[in-house]
Amino acid sequence: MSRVVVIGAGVGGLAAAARLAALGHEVTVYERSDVVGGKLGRYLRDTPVGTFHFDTGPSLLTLPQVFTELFEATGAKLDEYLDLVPLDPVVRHVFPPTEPAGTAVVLDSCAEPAAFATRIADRFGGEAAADWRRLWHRAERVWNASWRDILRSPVDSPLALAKLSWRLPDLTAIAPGRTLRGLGRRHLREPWLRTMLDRYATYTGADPRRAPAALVAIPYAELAFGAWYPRGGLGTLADALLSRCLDLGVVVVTGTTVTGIDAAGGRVHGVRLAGVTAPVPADVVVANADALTVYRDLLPTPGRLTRLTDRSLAGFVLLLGVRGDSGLAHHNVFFPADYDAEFDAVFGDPGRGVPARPVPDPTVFVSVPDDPLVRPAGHEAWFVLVNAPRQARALDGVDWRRPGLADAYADRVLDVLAARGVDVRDRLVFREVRTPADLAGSAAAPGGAIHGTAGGLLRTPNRGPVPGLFLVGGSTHPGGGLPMVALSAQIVAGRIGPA
Ligand SMILES: Cc1cc2nc3c(=O)[nH]c(=O)nc-3n(C[C@H](O)[C@H](O)[C@H](O)COP(=O)(O)OP(=O)(O)OC[C@H]3O[C@@H](n4cnc5c(N)ncnc54)[C@H](O)[C@@H]3O)c2cc1C
Repeated sequence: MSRVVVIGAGVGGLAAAARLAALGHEVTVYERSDVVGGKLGRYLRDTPVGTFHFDTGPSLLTLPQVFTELFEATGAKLDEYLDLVPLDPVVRHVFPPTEPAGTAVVLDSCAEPAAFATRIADRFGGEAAADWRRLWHRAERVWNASWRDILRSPVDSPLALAKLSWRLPDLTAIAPGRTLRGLGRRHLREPWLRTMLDRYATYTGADPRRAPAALVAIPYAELAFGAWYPRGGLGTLADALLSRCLDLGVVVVTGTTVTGIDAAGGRVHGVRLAGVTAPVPADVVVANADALTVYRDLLPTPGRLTRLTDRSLAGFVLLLGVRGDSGLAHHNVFFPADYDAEFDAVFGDPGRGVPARPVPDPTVFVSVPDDPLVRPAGHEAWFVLVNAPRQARALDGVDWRRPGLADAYADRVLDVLAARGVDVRDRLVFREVRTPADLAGSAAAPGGAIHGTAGGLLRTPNRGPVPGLFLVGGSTHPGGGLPMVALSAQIVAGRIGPA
């Protein structure tokens, strides 16, 4: 039996801890916050009309089979812990009218490929649907190759990536060197379908003009396997993982920060904790902290940092208690007329001296769970998210702590929503604002970046730079988002093996 220390109780840390305990290891998790879950956070607000419950991070659960397998690998059944409800529509896309006096164009995606193609045909015509079907077949090939060779396997170096058993048709579909934007331009004639495809780059925190075409696997995964909502909110997944860990004998210590990893003599010996003199011995350390934190602060290994500079975008969040019934879908995306302006603002162009800035006319994502467990009768609990620059004082970010900025931008987002036909300003019971600076504090996410590094094919390896050290979580291979993070835990547990 090895003594394993896990640094951080995000989804990746808890999933790795549960798997390793099931493999017979003695596992202790140290979490700096007082609660587990990391970015999968929750917020409760008591009001005279009742209690509102919010997820402050994820609102869309995809690839539930990854979690089914995770629970099975630890000797349990997922449905004993989570009550998953499939969603239709998966996402309601609302595009602005093409003429000033026109009406918005609405397209509901769903997890039935034929039905979705019919919806596209009804909205944009038969040619657009045929284009989508062709892209879909290509996306399926990319997904199959990624699932077979990348998402569940260690990919530690460019050489490992090059050695994958990709066949020529896989490579043709993956189109190395092409961007997601380029793929959309090539396959889709309908401008709004291109915009819809572009948005999937943001699932990895990236700009579609720079993100690899292989990300076309993301809409495939979302629409082939569906989007799911756990009754009671996404936060119940953190509860489920914690219960599983505790049932398996994992010791979970909250409110305790790891300040360093002991790696004298070229292998891991343990960790150091804030306020504790004696180091904690360990044979294996699994770091769920952001890879940047691990390499820069916990080891530190400055030579490795250059690969970690391509940072993911961040999010500006409003949690709204709303009176009445808005008639919105569970997930709604209200697009602006100029999507590129959003990425120009979020990332800026620091090399040319152009700073990142809050997006003046952002895409607005609104999640309104139709779930009596999360809202008082006659009310709704809205989660509103817009893409935002990271917290930074340099040109590549915004200092969200600047007095008045967060409130002024929250007003702006509500005005934008009103201009797009959803005016909620006179129905608010309250509003709570969460900036990238807040996420940086609550989940120790550098700059409040949602996924650590932005999504290329080669991310930070799960194997650390010293023997005995492994990395899990959204900033590592295979990437960000709940199922990918759970897969990183599967890869790490596979590498460590049974006790
Ligand atoms: C606004 C927002 C919306 C999102 N939407 C979705 C979505 O719809 N669907 C989806 O699948 N994903 C979504 N995501 C992404 C998803 O939340 C993340 O990919 C996932 O939760 C990250 O898990 P992780 O394992 O990387 O750990 P994290 O959540 O990053 O947790 C890391 C943990 O480590 C702890 N820690 C860090 N340093 C130390 C230390 N030195 N000592 C002790 N503990 C430490 C932190 O406190 C934290 O709890 C969203 C994220 C955000 C923020």
